Amino acid sequence: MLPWTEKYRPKRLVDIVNQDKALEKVKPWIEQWVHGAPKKKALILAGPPGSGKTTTVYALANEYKFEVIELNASDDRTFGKIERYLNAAYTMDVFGRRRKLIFLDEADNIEPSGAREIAKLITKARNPIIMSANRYWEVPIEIRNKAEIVEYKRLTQRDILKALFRIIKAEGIFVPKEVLQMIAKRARGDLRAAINDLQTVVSGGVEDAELILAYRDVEKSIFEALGTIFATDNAKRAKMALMNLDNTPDEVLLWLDENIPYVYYKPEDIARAYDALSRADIYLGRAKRSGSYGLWKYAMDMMTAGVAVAGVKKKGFMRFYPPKTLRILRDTKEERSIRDSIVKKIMKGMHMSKLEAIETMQIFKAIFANNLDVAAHIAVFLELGDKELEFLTEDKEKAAKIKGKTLSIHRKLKKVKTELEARVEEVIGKEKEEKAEGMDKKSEKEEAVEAEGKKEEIKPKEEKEAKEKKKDKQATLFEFLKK
Ligand SMILES: Nc1ncnc2c1ncn2[C@@H]1O[C@H](COP(=O)(O)OP(=O)(O)OP(=O)(O)O)[C@@H](O)[C@H]1O
Repeated sequence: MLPWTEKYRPKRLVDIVNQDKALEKVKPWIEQWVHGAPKKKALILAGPPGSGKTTTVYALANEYKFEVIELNASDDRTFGKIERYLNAAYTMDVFGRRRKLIFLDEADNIEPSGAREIAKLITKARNPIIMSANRYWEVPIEIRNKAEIVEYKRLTQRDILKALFRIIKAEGIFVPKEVLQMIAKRARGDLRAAINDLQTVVSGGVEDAELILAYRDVEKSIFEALGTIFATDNAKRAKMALMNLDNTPDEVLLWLDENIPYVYYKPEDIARAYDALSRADIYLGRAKRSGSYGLWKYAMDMMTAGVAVAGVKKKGFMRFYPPKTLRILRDTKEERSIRDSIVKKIMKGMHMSKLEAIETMQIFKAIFANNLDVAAHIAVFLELGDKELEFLTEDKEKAAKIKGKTLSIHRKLKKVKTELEARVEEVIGKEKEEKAEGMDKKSEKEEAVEAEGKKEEIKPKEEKEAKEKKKDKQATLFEFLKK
């Protein structure tokens, strides 16, 4: 399966969304190259990721019949290559028609030491050089002075929605508008990210879109790292994949372990990849036991470079799966609905976000497999049904045992509840009685007062004094008794 970012990359400039101002600068510049050379021989396309810079270069080349030589600025060998291609530009290519267009990606990563040399090459250039950069102000000044800067704007959510609609229409599939909106919102102007999200959601099941996207949020960096490791045959690039990754080496190992069989297809390649992984595992174990975390480096090398060069990989779009311990995306439809209902119960009962609830559910799975008593209490608290118990235990017998325990908890709870209710009723009854008695006493007194003909209110102050006196009297009595 071809990645949709490639399949739907516009081939013509008119299909590039909402970058008209940029294109107004780019087109006359390339037209000048057709007849000679413009004053500034290089362009810097500057703007956020996934806004159409690379797409512009290829669409230009397609329309104006240039052959693109794409080079990465962060590669140390780039300078030599530019020089070679610029020299080669004096001649036409083998077909005698197409001229070369040099495309230098990540120009904001050019080493300052090489900047002056590249600036000199631009001055001598006999064919177009286009650079792209996310932060053009980080392109060395010597190069910026020789180039025209073309700004690309961040795409809006509407632009992204439009592009996503185009893709689902072309694929002939249905994706609810809310899901497309969710993807467009998350992308923050990056159409590449949006298209990749769309392809993942479609291949994972649109009904699970929210969950899949939540996973992608958390595991974004690990997905990227896997993408790099499994896409390259270059050991150095593979090693770089784990830089700035939050996951521990043990976690990365689990992810690789899960995904190797989806990436390699020849048995001997799979065996080689697992061999590299098991060596990494040995190093990790030693590092843990001996506390010498210097060994991590070897483990990382084995699991990145070792796995990356293990053999021939499948081509095209790769979908990665979470390791079994985290896996929830591959269940059947019925399991998915049970899982969702558990997640909802956890969210409601424990006031958690969806992601927290998913993680908690994984912890519950471990509890349900090992501690049936605690499991039963959780089951009662969350009001879990039979199917949900079976899902969490993955074992019918255990689920039945937990169910038995929940029944006895329910009986106890019922008993406590009945006792409590009886107690509450008793207290209420007593209160009522006392109130009624108080009323009776009061009316007797009133009658007596009336009878004596001196109906007079007892003032609170006098009442207090009377009480004090009574108290005094009692004290005297106790003292007397003590003696
Ligand atoms: N303005 C746009 N119009 C149509 N498609 C676009 C546009 N911007 C991005 N895309 C789509 O998104 C994907 C990535 O775009 P592109 O490679 O041009 O990004 P970029 O700006 O070069 O990003 P980066 O700075 O990360 O290299 C392409 O597949 C393309 O189909």
